[in-house]
This record gives sequence, structure tokens and C-alpha cells, in this order.
Amino acid sequence: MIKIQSLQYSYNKELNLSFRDWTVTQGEQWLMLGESGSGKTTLLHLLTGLLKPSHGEVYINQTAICQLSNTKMDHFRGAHIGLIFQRAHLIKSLTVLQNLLLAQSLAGLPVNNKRVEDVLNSLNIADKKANYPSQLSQGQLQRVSIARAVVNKPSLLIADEPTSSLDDRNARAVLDLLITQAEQNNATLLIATHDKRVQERIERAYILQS
Ligand SMILES: Nc1ncnc2c1ncn2[C@@H]1O[C@H](COP(=O)(O)OP(=O)(O)OP(=O)(O)O)[C@@H](O)[C@H]1O
Repeated sequence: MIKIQSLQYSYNKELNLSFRDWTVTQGEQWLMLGESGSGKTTLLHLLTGLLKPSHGEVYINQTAICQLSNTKMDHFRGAHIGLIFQRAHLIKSLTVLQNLLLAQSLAGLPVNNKRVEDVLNSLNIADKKANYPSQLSQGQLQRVSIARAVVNKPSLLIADEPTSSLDDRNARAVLDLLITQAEQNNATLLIATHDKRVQERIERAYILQS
């Protein structure tokens, strides 16, 4: 489902980051761990096609993503990968419902109102669908960003520090949702984090060396 092979990225002549080969099977849950500066963000950007490697290849669902044009990569990402960040990146001028419908059309998928309603219900946030992001709490925003990430039933969910700005109760709730949503959608889950609370819940870890 994910395979990285001989992967390297150079920001400049002095700095060449190499990533150990890694294979992830569909449905597995992994942490990505490493000290500050070890290359976690760089690797996440390589896995999501936001950066092209200087050497090596990334395969997602057997597709060599580094070979895709930018437009094809945008569609591929929208259809196969759900992204969740520390803070929700929603479009402020659109309601919760409109943000989710947009995620479907940006991925080139037909608009499916029922799927959007189902996801909002499963995340217990359906009563906020007509609200704008500015009208939601931090925990609610994080749930909407999970909803947006899973709405297209991606086979891969990637979360970058999803809990670090949350208190214990909200961190546990967000983690529960990520794990349940990944299981319900049979998605692979990959979480990059420093957060010890997450490390207690997920066994497999890809550790970057600095
Ligand atoms: N745009 C850039 N130009 C030059 N060097 C960069 C750039 N972005 C990152 N780097 C360097 O690449 C290395 C890896 O950075 P990266 O952001 O991937 O690490 P990280 O593990 O995500 O760190 P953190 O946990 O602090 O976010 C670091 O040495 C960093 O200084």
C-alpha cells in the first residue's frame, strides 16, 4: 500500500536526507517518529507528492507517484489520501457542509450528499453542518478536518501532529476517532508525532534517524 525505495531528498548541496526503505500493508497503523530536524515533514511531503524526491520512488497503491504530473497528483491525492494537520485548514467562507462537498469535487468525484451526511453523523458533528469554521471550537474543528479527510474513503490517512495542541481529553477523543475512522474505512493510518499519548496507542513505528 505504501512502499518507499532508496528515497532521498536534497534541499541543497550540503543537505541530503535519506530515508530507510519502508513497506506498509493496507490497513496497518503506524507512527512516524524522529527528533526535530530528522525529516518527518519532508517525508510526509514526499509521501503526499508535495515534494519530488532527488532519488528513489514512492509507491502508493502500486502507483509510482513521483511520475505523476502535478494535476494528476492533485487528483490522486484527493481520491486516495486523507490529510489531517495539527490545526484544521478549512475554507473560512464555506460552511462545514460546503467544505466537505468541495473535497469531493476537488478529487474529481461525484458529489454525494448522503456520504457527507453519514460522515458528519459518525463524527457526531452533523448539527454543525450549516456553521462556518469560525463558529466552531478547536475540538469541533479537528473533527470536521477528520470528516473532510475521510469523506472520499481514502485508502491512506495521514495525520501530522494531530493531537499536540489538544488537552488530554480532546487528544484521546481525536485519536479514538482517527483509529475508528481508519478501521471503518479499512484505511491505512500514519501519524507523525512527538506526542507520548499517541505512542501508547499504536505499536508500529518508522523511526527517522537524524
Ligand atoms: N525549505 C528548506 N530549505 C532548506 N532546508 C530545509 C528546508 N526545510 C527543511 N529543511 C531542513 O531539512 C531537515 C529536515 O527538516 P524537516 O522539517 O523535514 O524535519 P522534522 O523532522 O519535520 O522537524 P520538526 O519535528 O522540527 O518539524 C532539517 O535539517 C531542516 O533544517
